[in-house]
Amino acid sequence: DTGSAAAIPINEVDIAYVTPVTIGTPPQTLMLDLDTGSSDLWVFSSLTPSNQVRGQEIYSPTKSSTSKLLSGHTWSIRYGDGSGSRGTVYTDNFTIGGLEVKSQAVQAALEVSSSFTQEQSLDGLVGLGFSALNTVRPSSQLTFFDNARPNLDEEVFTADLKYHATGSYDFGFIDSKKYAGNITYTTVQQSPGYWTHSLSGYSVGSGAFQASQISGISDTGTTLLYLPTAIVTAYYRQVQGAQNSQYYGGYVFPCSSTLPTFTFGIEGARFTIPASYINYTRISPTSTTCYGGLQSSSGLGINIFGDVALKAAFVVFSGTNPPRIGFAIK
Ligand SMILES: CC(C)(C)S(=O)(=O)N[C@@H](Cc1ccccc1)C(=O)N[C@@H](Cc1c[nH]c[nH+]1)C(=O)N[C@@H](CC1CCCCC1)C(O)(O)C(F)(F)C(=O)NCCN1CCOCC1
Repeated sequence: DTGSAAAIPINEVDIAYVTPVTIGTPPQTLMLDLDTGSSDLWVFSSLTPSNQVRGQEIYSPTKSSTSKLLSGHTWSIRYGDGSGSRGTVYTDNFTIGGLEVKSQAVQAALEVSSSFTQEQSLDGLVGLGFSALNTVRPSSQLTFFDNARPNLDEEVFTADLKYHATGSYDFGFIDSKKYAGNITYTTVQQSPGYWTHSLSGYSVGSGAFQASQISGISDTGTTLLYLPTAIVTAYYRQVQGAQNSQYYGGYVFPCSSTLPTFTFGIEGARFTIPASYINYTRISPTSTTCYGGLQSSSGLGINIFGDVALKAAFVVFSGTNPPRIGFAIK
C-alpha cells in the first residue's frame, strides 16, 4: 500500500503544517499536524469540554460504527513549548492520503492546554516518532506508521515541506519527481524515541564549511531550527543589528537586514537554507524588528532540526532496521 497527502501551512509564516485525515465510519475529516517529534495520535473530540474548543473539528467516536473504547487506558502528554493534553483512547479506522489502518489507537482529548484551544487550525497531532515515546497507559500504542508498515510497499514515509506553500507527506514510496540528484542517508539512533541523527557540519553564507558532528532530532512538529550557541552566534555575527534578546527569547534583527544563507551537511552532502527561511517573522505585525528562524538550542537540552531546516530538503524517514534518515535536494 501507499498514501500521499498534503502538508498545508496553518499561517503565513509556516508555524506548523496540517494534513487532512479521516477517522471512523462514516469518515470524519480532521486536520492534524504530522509530528516526527512525538508518538501520540490525539484529536480534539466530543469529549473535549466545549469551553476548550474554539473552531477545531472534533472526532465523535459515538458517531462512528467502527469505534471501540480501549477501556481503562489513558494518556497525558507535555510538549517542549509547555503545551499539553490528556484523555482517553479509542481504536477506529484511520486514513491518511488513501492509506488505511484499521483499529488505529486514536487518543481523544478530555483536556487541552490553552495554546491548543487558541490554535483553531489544528485539530490534533499524528505522532510519527518511535512508538516507545507513546504515552498511553497501561499499555502503550503503536503509531500510524508502525501499524501501516507491514502493508507498505516500502517501509518509509517522506516529508516534502515547503516555504509558504503546500507540500506533501508520502507513505510507502519515494516519489522521484519530488527531488533531484541522490538521497544521502545517515544512521538514526532511535533511543529514546526521536529521529535522532547527526549533521556532518555547517557553513554560514559563503564561508568555509565547518566539519563537526552535530547530533539532534529531525522534527516536523517544531517550527524553527535550534543549534548550539556557538554556531548561532557565528551566524548572527554576520547580521547587521542582530542581538540575542532576553525579552523576545532569542535572536532578533532589523527586518531590513541582509541575512546570509545557512548550509548543513548530511554525510558528504550539503543543504542550503535560503536567507528568507531564516528571516522568520516580524515580532509584531507593525514592527520593523524580526525574529530569527535559527535559534540557540541551549535552553532545550537537544538540537532540533525543525521545519526551517526540513523545508530546504526532501526528507526520507526509513523504518528499516537500523532506521535511517535520508535528505535530497529539491
Ligand atoms: C514559532 C515558535 C515560537 C517556535 S512556537 O514555539 O510557537 N512553535 C511551536 C509549534 C507550534 C505550532 C503551532 C502553534 C503553536 C506551537 C514549536 O515549535 N514547539 C516545539 C518545540 C519547542 C520547544 N521550545 C520551543 N519550541 C514543540 O513543542 N514541538 C512539539 C510538537 C508541537 C507541540 C505544540 C503544537 C504543535 C506541535 C514536538 O512534538 O515536535 C516536540 F518534539 F518538540 C515535543 O515536545 N515532543 C514531545 C516529546 N515527549 C517526550 C516524552 O514522551 C512524550 C513525548
